[in-house]
Amino acid sequence: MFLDRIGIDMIGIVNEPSSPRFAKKEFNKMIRTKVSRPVVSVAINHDNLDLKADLIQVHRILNDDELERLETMSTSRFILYVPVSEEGRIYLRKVVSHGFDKVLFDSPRRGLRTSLQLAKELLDVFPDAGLAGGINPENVVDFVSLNPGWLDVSSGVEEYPGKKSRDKVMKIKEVIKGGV
Ligand SMILES: O=C(O)c1ccccc1NCC(=O)[C@H](O)[C@H](O)COP(=O)(O)O
Repeated sequence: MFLDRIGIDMIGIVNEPSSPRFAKKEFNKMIRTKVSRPVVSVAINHDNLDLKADLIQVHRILNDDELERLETMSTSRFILYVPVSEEGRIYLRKVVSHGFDKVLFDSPRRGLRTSLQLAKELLDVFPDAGLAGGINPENVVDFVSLNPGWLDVSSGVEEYPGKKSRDKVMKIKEVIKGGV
């Protein structure tokens, strides 16, 4: 499959019904048979998460009770969204204190580009975190320069919401592999 051939590390599938990128959990199961990379179920509400996915990305700030509830599960399977903001700086300390080791630094609001300066400051605290938030072929070099653990790209490689562009994905890959 194309995604395997271009060397992606993970494939995120948005299982949040309100999203223009929404895919049912059954789609996750089908994709898992087609790609060798981990499949990440992405959602805001816990009930929409596919707990059978390889990794689970909870895309909102969680309260203490929710963090404690997830902590009783396998924390290593969760990717926790941390907004690149002052609130996120404080929340990150909570996430780390609960033993989560996979974090995604992302824009505080969908559609808004992540502040690179603030992202750098958060990466100084948690260097292995993923980085996201408005990444596209034109600006990906700026995000790569922060040397995050990984990049999460979605709307910036689309022809329209929900339709990924193979060409844009390839452009991103060329930049990341140093083909700029
Ligand atoms: O994409 C959505 O519509 C969405 C809806 C609900 C929760 C998460 C959602 N997307 C998450 C992502 O696409 C990525 O994890 C990340 O935010 C990168 O997004 P983008 O800024 O569009 O590249």
